[in-house]
Amino acid sequence: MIQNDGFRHSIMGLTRMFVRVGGCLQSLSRCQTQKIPPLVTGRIRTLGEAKRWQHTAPQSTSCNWQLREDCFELSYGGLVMHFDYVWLRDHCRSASCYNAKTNQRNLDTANVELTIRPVKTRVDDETLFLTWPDGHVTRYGLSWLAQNSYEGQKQSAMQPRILWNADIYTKAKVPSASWEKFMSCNEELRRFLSNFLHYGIAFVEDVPATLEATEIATQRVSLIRETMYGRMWNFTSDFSRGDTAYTKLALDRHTDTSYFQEPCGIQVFHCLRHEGTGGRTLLVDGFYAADKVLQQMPNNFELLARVPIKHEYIENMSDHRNHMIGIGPVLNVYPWNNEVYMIRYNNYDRAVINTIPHDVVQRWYVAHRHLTTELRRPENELWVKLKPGKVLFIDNWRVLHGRESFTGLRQLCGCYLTRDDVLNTARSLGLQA
Ligand SMILES: C[N+](C)(C)CCCC[C@H](N)C(=O)O
Ligand SMILES: O=C(O)CCC(=O)C(=O)O
Ligand SMILES: [Fe+2]
Repeated sequence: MIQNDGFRHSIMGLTRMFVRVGGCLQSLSRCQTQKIPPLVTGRIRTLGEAKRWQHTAPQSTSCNWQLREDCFELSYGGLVMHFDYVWLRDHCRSASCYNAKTNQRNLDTANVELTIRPVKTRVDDETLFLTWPDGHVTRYGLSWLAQNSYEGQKQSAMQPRILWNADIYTKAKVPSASWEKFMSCNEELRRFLSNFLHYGIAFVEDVPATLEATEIATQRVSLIRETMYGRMWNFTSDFSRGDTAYTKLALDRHTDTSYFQEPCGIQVFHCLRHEGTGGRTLLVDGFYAADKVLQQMPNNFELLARVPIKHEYIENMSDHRNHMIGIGPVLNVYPWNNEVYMIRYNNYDRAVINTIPHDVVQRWYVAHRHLTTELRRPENELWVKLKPGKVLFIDNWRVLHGRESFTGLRQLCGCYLTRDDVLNTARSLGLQA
């Protein structure tokens, strides 16, 4: 069972949190925090043992705290938070416990008594002081605790996103980056990455129509992830590899490398040449579709998030022999807030389902059909014709791609990027990623 029903979804920049209240999904805007009843010192709570609440200033309701049997309870900034005592000892940021130069823990956690409790506790202004049995003193800024609390994480998205259908994306008029500025100006790169993080797709225009220039553009963002398809690839419909991508056939929406234990994070496409008809690229926001499933049938969402399935790539060509297997659910969600962070959806490469009993299989197919229905709604389809000069970056953990069948010579180059390095670049430019 999914433990909590909070699932974040953002449309048009407004982050909304869905919480289950009395069996129905209600949405709370992010800035409306929980109303906390004012607490006074010595108030006896009706549930459980009597608890003594303390606060920093007699009239203040901004910070209340109490030492509970099993945790330190802090009410601060509109949030009630609970901190385990071992956690509080383990995260001590004193010079002997934590190296602020390397941002690494010095403390040997294995030496901390699991039943440890502070012998003295005090809150001054914005700081919590804990004295441990051996005399060591730990201090925490209250806002640091709020930022790093489970309750705080539960309420905020790891990655703010704008979920889209064709209309939302088109109306947003997201600008493409321009090659020269993209290569020379960090602000342009930051804007490009911000768009990429919010929408899961982003374009760079006016790129020279060569594989080399495409490589240079991608290296502005990240390291290239080499796979059995090569580092940079340049392919046509010559069936040089044992995969439908190397034909002129239409390809339904899918994510790539679903058969990797860690599917490639980002895919880059640059169409260097097309002399013929068709061949448009299809893009669909998988998270938008997943959110619809969650809203309409939470049980379907849960099945897709809980049931692991396999994807497989078996290639038996004279020059290329590969056998890849990737195992994982269709929707990967963070368990503390139900935020989807990766969708694995490729009906071509989905392997035999043999890891779940038949009654679950039946329910899984219902859930999969539901997601497919959402993914196939025409209003969710964004169609673009890739042209020489226009490089497309796709978040392969979120946005599905496909293509229309085509005629004539069509040459597409590109590569995969390592996701960690894309996010690293984004963070270094001050973006939340
Ligand atoms: C992009 N490139 C042409 C190199 C590879 C295509 C991989 C196709 C595969 N069926 C998948 O979806 O992963
Ligand atoms: O030919 C295309 O536009 C894309 C084919 C594809 O799905 C892929 O290469 O991953
Ligand atoms: Fe693909």
